Amino acid sequence: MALNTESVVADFNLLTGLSKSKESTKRNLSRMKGMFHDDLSFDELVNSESDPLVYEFYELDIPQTAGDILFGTSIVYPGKVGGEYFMTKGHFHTILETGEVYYCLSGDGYMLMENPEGDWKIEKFEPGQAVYVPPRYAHRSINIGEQPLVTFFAFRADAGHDYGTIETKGYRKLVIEKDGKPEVIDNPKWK
Ligand SMILES: O=P(O)(O)OC[C@H]1O[C@](O)(CO)[C@@H](O)[C@@H]1O
Ligand SMILES: [Fe+2]
Repeated sequence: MALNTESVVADFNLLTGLSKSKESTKRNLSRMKGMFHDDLSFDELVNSESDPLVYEFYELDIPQTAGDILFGTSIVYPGKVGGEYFMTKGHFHTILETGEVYYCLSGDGYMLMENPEGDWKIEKFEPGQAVYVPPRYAHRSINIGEQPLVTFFAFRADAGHDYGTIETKGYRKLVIEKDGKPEVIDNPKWK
């Protein structure tokens, strides 16, 4: 197989995570129907606040072949839906045996992980902290702060994304604000 020979350069602002030269993929709240536990608050926010931007990320133009590495930044904005913090959809990789590394550039949050066997883990994101997501674990970034949560990620380029499992089953756990602090609770909607 012919290997990729193209080098890639990208600029990512340390505070905002944004690039001046690349186009991001944006996920507004309406793209996350059913993912937050409180459907009523979800509908209200989508309709009343003109569908806020929950997160955006960069998918660079790197071949998705074995031996290549996909990398970019992911930016989760501050906000809540019925007490549940703004977060990414979360996904397994199609090649389930894929690890991924995230390095927090700015903001305050968590990486929530779970595997098909039902084990789950949560790790703190704060600037300078790297989190390793082990193979077989779905992963979701959660912003518990007042500023954007900015992380840099890298994983094998041929891993693919499996969104269907999370979209149909949900996550076992969710993170909500209680008495001004984040708390991990069982997801009442988990199937
Ligand atoms: O795939 P989600 O959960 O929508 O979140 C997107 C993030 O995950 C990644 O796929 C990396 O795992 C990035 O492309 C992006 O930062
Ligand atoms: Fe991933």
